[in-house]
Amino acid sequence: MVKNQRVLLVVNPISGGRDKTPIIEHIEKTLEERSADAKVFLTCGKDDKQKLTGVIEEYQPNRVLVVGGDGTIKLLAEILQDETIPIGLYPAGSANGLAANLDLPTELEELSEIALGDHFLRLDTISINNELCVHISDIGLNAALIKNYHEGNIRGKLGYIIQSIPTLIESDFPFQFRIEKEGKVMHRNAVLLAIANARKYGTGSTINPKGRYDDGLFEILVFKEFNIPEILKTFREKVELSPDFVEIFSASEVHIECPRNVPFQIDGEYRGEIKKVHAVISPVKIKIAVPEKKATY
Ligand SMILES: Nc1ncnc2c1ncn2[C@@H]1O[C@H](COP(=O)(O)OP(=O)(O)OP(=O)(O)O)[C@@H](O)[C@H]1O
Repeated sequence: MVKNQRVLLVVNPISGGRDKTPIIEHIEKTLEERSADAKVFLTCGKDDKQKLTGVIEEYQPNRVLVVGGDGTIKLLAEILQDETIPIGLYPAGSANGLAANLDLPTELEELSEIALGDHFLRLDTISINNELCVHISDIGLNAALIKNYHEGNIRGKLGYIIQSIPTLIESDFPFQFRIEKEGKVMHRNAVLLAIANARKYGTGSTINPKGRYDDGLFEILVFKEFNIPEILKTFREKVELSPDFVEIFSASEVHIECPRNVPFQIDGEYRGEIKKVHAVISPVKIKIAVPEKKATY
């Protein structure tokens, strides 16, 4: 439990299109009541890694609280690189994929109990084309949607909804994938191929029902068709997806190749069009404060 400690708040002011002032004020008040020292770092979207690394070295926090989306959590994983400093989450992004998987509450008091508490999960990370991924990366239709979302003006879930129809119309799917895993090669046509550390997308859609964060593996999900009834099934609590809709493989390393350029995203950040992806479980593990029922240590 955080008391008499140094706590760094890393706040993304633009994520999810929401004003973060009420969250920051709540956290500052909570920390004051616990005689803890608070420092706020606002990301600016440019050189954040370098600036935040400097702040962490100087301030030496005992805990870091993230007020933002998955991109901000990923930024911290890249900086911290290990389990020395636990991370508490205040989901405030547009989709909050990681938070959706950790069953975090929405009420601020309850979030603080968890974020400042003593129940933790050791989170695997995946190195994808030499960049860390904490949640889900994908190649294909969803990455095209993220590209259009970032080019549009509307943040938050509404922004994704508005972009979904033009993305479907414009996208040139299915895409062809060559997948090489443990020396075996498979060829698949798919609307999207995901590399998932998590079970759900931030929308709540469960795409990887057996996925675990801490098993040293990730899943490769090959979505073979744009099937609306199967997509709707992913929003149920207990999901059994047809193998004609999605094929799932666990792996610790995979090489993927596409004959033509395909849109690609990591943790909700669009990374352009690519022809090759190399994903491998990274040695970086991070320590996340979670509800007791989700904790592993
Ligand atoms: N002040 C800022 N102005 C513009 N962009 C910013 C700023 N701070 C951070 N960013 C950018 O925001 C992105 C990270 O966003 P984050 O994941 O926190 O929220 P989100 O995209 O709304 O949420 P989600 O990942 O849940 O969809 C990064 O691309 C980062 O460079």
